Amino acid sequence: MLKIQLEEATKRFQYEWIFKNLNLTLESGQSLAVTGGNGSGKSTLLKCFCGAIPLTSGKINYTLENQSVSDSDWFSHLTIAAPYMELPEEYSLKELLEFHFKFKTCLPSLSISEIIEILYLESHAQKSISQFSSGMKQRVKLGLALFSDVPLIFLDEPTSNLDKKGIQWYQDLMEKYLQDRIVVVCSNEPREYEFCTQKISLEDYK
Ligand SMILES: Nc1ncnc2c1ncn2[C@@H]1O[C@H](COP(=O)(O)OP(=O)(O)OP(=O)(O)O)[C@@H](O)[C@H]1O
Repeated sequence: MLKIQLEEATKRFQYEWIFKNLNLTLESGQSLAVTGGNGSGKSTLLKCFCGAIPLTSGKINYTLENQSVSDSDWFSHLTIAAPYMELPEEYSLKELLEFHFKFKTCLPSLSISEIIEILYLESHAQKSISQFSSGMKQRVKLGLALFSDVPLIFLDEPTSNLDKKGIQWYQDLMEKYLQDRIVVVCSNEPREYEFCTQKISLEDYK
């Protein structure tokens, strides 16, 4: 069981308050939608959540099976799919998946070839990522995040670059693979976060 607690979490860049005094608790099986207009701080909160940048004040506590997890270890328990994260373009899809799953354990029920099939990329397994369309890259990012056996998943604008069929694919995937994990979705599109059990708007924390 994973638990995340934000206590009076506050972030400021120079003179700009991004969010102030944010308190919330998330436990395994729960999911959070973070909404807010462009530039309201969704991606910033996500980066704080995963320890990539520090809070200005307040605290984020991670506990796994009632044991506190240190900031430097958060990374091994989470995955992120976000538009600003690059994929290694020189790898083929198969090489990328093999590389990724050397660092993160794959969900026990899945093999690399099954993942390629779920991504609808069977005929592109040997093609280099640099030759993938933006929608294909987005499916790969979501696959890397969802099919890793981690208790915490962060998704920033998860259906960006996906067409109608891709959006339906994302929604089906979330239904099937969320399992007992915590998922945080930064988005302004209800279709991306309809399944979430909690929702906050960053405009309420200025
Ligand atoms: N490293 C940084 N230094 C200074 N300001 C920053 C930095 N990163 C982000 N900001 C500012 O923080 C604010 C929030 O940006 P952020 O990217 O978190 O918003 P967002 O809600 O994710 O936006 P969008 O919906 O457009 O993706 C913006 O005003 C941005 O310019």
